[in-house]
Amino acid sequence: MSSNVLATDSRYETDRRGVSAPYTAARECGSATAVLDLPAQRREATRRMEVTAQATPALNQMVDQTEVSMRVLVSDLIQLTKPRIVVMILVTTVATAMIAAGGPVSLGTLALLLLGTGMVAGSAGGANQIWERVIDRNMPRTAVRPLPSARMSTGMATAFTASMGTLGLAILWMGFSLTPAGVGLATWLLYVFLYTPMKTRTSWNTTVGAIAGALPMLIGYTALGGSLADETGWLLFGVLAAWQYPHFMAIAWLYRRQYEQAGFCMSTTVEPTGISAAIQSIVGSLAVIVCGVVLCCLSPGIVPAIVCSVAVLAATVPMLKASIRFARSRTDVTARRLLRSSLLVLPAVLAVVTIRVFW
Ligand code: HEM
Ligand SMILES: CC(C)=CCC/C(C)=C/CC/C(C)=C/COP(=O)(O)OP(=O)(O)O
Repeated sequence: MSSNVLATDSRYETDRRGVSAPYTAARECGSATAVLDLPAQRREATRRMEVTAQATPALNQMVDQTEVSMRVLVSDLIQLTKPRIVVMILVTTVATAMIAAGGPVSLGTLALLLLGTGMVAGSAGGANQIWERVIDRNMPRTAVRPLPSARMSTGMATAFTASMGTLGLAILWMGFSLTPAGVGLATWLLYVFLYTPMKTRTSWNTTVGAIAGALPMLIGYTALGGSLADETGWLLFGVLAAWQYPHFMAIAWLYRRQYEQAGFCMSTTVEPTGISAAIQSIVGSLAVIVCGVVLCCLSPGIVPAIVCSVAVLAATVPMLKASIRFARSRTDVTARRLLRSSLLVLPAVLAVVTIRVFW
């Protein structure tokens, strides 16, 4: 009997992985082993084992449900930040920081910069989702988000977004200077209070979105010693502002019906043939090449400038070609190819212009 109790107890301990109620029961049973030959105590021990055995499935279920809810909450909080956009913003931040520093940046400095920028960018994504929590129910693409699907309360999203944004700005200010924090705040305000309400009013929203999307280039740049008066910083801004046209026109085509049904005003809803979207993609791709080549030519040395310019061309031509193909035949297939190529082109061009600084 005694050995049975011990065997049962150790199974509970292992199974529950330290969860309090069954673990306490196990310890209680375990501590009673020295006097188990007394009949009353034996009956009591048996009764406790039966109660514990009956309670275990229910407790297991409760613990499992708590674990699942925690996992859903964490995943929802991540989703609220628009993580894929944040990751790409952080890729651009690494490049702009190294360009401003003129060489490698210490891991500690880079980590702090990425933390601050990522938190402000994530907070902007969260504020945009709070604003659009009702209209987002109208699009299958966004209806599954935590707020429109009512998995998260607006209060919780607001508290998370506000604290993350404030902390991110404080990191940029205290860890670096007022300029990157000011650019971060300006980007946040532009994205949330101008771009977001413009989405249902005019297709010019994309231009405002492109400015908001490109401004983070100046966060990394000014944090590591660059000035807002430098042409390099504004050319980097130009690369990202221009890149967003092919990037977003592909998306605007792919989701044109959803945008229209939900009441959003995009290039492809006001001009449904897609010709305007395609022209904007081609012009945007050409502008990426121009900004990239000028960046290559700013640093001294003719040979590195030529090699770098050719590399920028090689990196960007696939997106230009994809834009031209989309212009010739405006289908979901060509739009998807354009979107995919845009996601590869941005890191590639930034890698080239960053390497040029080290050369
Ligand atoms: C006018 C500005 C922009 C607009 C309107 C825009 C819009 C969007 C939309 C609607 C999506 C979701 C597509 C989907 O659900 O399949 C998306 C995806 C994405 N965007 Fe943008 N975006 C813009 C700028 C940016 C910027 C500045 C970055 C980062 C530097 C960025 C990076 C990304 C990434 C990495 C994805 C994920 C693509 C994927 O899931 O395959 N976007 N964008
Ligand atoms: C540091 C800092 C503040 C960075 C923020 C940069 C930023 C918010 C870039 C996003 C650019 C953008 C316009 C995305 C599309 O949003 P959308 O609302 O059109 O996308 P949705 O339809 O998926 O909601």
